[in-house]
Amino acid sequence: MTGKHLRVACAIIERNGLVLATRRSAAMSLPLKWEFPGGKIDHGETAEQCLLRELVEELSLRVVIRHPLPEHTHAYPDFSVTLYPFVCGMVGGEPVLHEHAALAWLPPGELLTLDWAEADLPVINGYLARCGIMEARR
Ligand SMILES: Nc1nc2c([nH]c(=O)n2[C@H]2C[C@H](O)[C@@H](COP(=O)(O)OP(=O)(O)OP(=O)(O)O)O2)c(=O)[nH]1
Repeated sequence: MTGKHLRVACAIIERNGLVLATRRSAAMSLPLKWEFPGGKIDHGETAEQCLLRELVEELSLRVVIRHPLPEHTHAYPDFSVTLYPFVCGMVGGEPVLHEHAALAWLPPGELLTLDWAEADLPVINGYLARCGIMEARR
C-alpha cells in the first residue's frame, strides 16, 4: 500500500425503500465518483460521531444510526481507505448539497448502475446481500 491511509465513516441512508447516493464534485479527490455521504474520522472521534458531524456539514442532514455494516479497506493507487459504513434512517428534512455535485435516491437494486468510488463496491454488495438482492453487476 502506498500513500496515506484514511479512516472514513459513511452512511447508507434509507428512506421509503430508497437509498441516498451522493456524487463527488469535480474539485474533490475521486472526482465525479458516487459515494455514500460521510468523511474522514478525526482524532478522538468515534466513527458514529464523525458521521453525524459530516452529514450536517455536507448535507444539513440529521439521521439516526441504525446499525454498522462490516468495514472494508481498499487501496487506491495513491492512498488507501477503510470505510466504516452505517445503515441510517432520516430524522426529517431534505438533504442540501454543500459540497457534492449531485445526489440521487435509488432503490437498492439500482445502486450499482452508478459509477461508484471503487472502495464502495464491497460495501454495496454486502448491503445488497443483507437486503436479499443478489449482486447484479460488479
Ligand atoms: N465520504 C466518503 N468517502 C469515500 C467513500 N468511498 C471512498 O473511497 N471515499 C474516499 C474519498 C475521499 O478520498 C475519502 C473521504 O474523505 P472526504 O469525504 O473528507 O473527502 P475530501 O474531499 O475532504 O478528501 P480530500 O480530497 O481532502 O483528501 O474517502 C464513501 O463512500 N464516502
